[in-house]
Amino acid sequence: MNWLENLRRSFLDWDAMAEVLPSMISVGLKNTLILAAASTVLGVVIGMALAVMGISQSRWLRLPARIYTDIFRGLPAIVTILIIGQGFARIGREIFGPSPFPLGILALSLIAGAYIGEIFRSGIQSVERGQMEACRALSMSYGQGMRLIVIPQGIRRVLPALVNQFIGNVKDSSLVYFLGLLASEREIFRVGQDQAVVTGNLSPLLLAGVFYLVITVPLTHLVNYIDVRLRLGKQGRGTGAASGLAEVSELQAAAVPQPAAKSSGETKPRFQGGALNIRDLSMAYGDLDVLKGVDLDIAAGTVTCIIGPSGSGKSTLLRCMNRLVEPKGGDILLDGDSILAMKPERLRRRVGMVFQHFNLFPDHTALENVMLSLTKIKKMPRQEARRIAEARLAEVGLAERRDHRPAGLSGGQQQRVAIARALAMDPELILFDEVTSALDPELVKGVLDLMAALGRQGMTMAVVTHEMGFARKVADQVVFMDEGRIVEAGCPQQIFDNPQSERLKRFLAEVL
Ligand SMILES: Nc1ncnc2c1ncn2[C@@H]1O[C@H](COP(=O)(O)OP(=O)(O)OP(=O)(O)O)[C@@H](O)[C@H]1O
Repeated sequence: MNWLENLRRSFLDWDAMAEVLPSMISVGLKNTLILAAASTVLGVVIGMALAVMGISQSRWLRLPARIYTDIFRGLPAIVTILIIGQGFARIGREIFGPSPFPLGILALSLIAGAYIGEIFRSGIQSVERGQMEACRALSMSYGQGMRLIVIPQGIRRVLPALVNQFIGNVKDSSLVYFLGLLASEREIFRVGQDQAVVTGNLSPLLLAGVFYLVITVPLTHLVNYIDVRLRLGKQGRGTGAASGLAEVSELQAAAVPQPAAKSSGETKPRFQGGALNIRDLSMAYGDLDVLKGVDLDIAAGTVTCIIGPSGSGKSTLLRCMNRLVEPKGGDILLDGDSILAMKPERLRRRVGMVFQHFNLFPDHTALENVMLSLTKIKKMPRQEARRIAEARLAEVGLAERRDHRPAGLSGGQQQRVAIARALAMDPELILFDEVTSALDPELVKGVLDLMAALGRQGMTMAVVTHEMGFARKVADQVVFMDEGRIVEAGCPQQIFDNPQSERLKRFLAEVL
């Protein structure tokens, strides 16, 4: 049992540990935390700049970011620390005085920046494209969309990786001792090592190891907790409606005013819809001509359903109407004004859009989703924005669920929040892009009923849809597209009961 005793004396010399404990805390722990925290903060600043450069459109920004990352990620940490700490020692002395501590922080930050830049870049790029599209459709500029939605979402996703980086910095801070720190600047490892030399055993180093674990292990658990919390929010109030039937009753209880059918002319329409005139519109993705001379008139306060086979250009036509894509030729007039002559952000204040995949902002509650563009784009005071958002949510039957995040709502409920979000901006025209295609069948009815109610209230609507029943019942005009052209347009009876072209007949035979 001699070896066991040797082991104990080497690692478990309690006296040696007790002796070094005070300086381990007051000097080592303090300096390790300063080194790790300062280099993480500075690394985040560097990393943020690298990430923005790395996803920029400009090659001249991407290239230096790439070179920086390759160098500082590729070099062993100790090489960077020695090059910076010793290579720049003279300049360092002039700026910071005799201590190598600031240069140590700088070296750790440069290394951390390279990793953090990559973490941020992948985080930002992992945010779905639809999020930026939703921002633009709500008339945010690219910069606003990035700042308000995409970057915060990206950062939340990379939070665990950032904490890992901090843990890495805690460990790498032990390398700074190679720069010959002053006694008062020693970090955990150096304090342990110095004492190990004095006592002649490894117990102080074991204690140093324990200190590292005491910092890093709780952090890992903390970040997991934060991650779950950020993802799900403060829910705990149950999730979305259990069934489509529940959703229908939710809508029946909604505050949406239901005027008599438009044709009866008994009720004054609630919305002042705008008119749209499309003239000889063409659009191409690179060499692929997608729209080939489209002419279409959408009268104010009417519902136009656009139907046609997949790939015929329906969504692209819709996206031209709020310039999410730019036409190649032709023109679109909104109440007589060319939308191509307007600033896209101004146009999108007048034209709302609802997407197939909802594109709600996942880190915001239903209420915040609806409020965001009111406070940020229309610059309304929060109180007023809140009042409007609550009213719109009540109209779509979701007053009770305003504090839920999208993850806690059913697809149908999410889509109704998206409609409330579009309505809140008081648009003259709303574009609906296959908004029920991603929904379970029993949830479709609630959303379609809501759209029909909006149509009856005089909202101008352009609806790309595969729901032929809805088009027949609700549309004032149905447009059949094929291969980038409008093949037939007319009232629902004409299109569904008396199709003229072979292509429309074939299409109807397949879908009805
Ligand atoms: N971002 C894009 N880049 C390149 N090509 C695209 C892009 N978006 C669409 N296309 C192509 O443009 C054509 C028209 O697409 P669009 O989405 O407008 O059709 P659609 O009639 O709405 O079809 P679906 O009902 O399947 O959505 C298709 O051939 C499609 O592959």
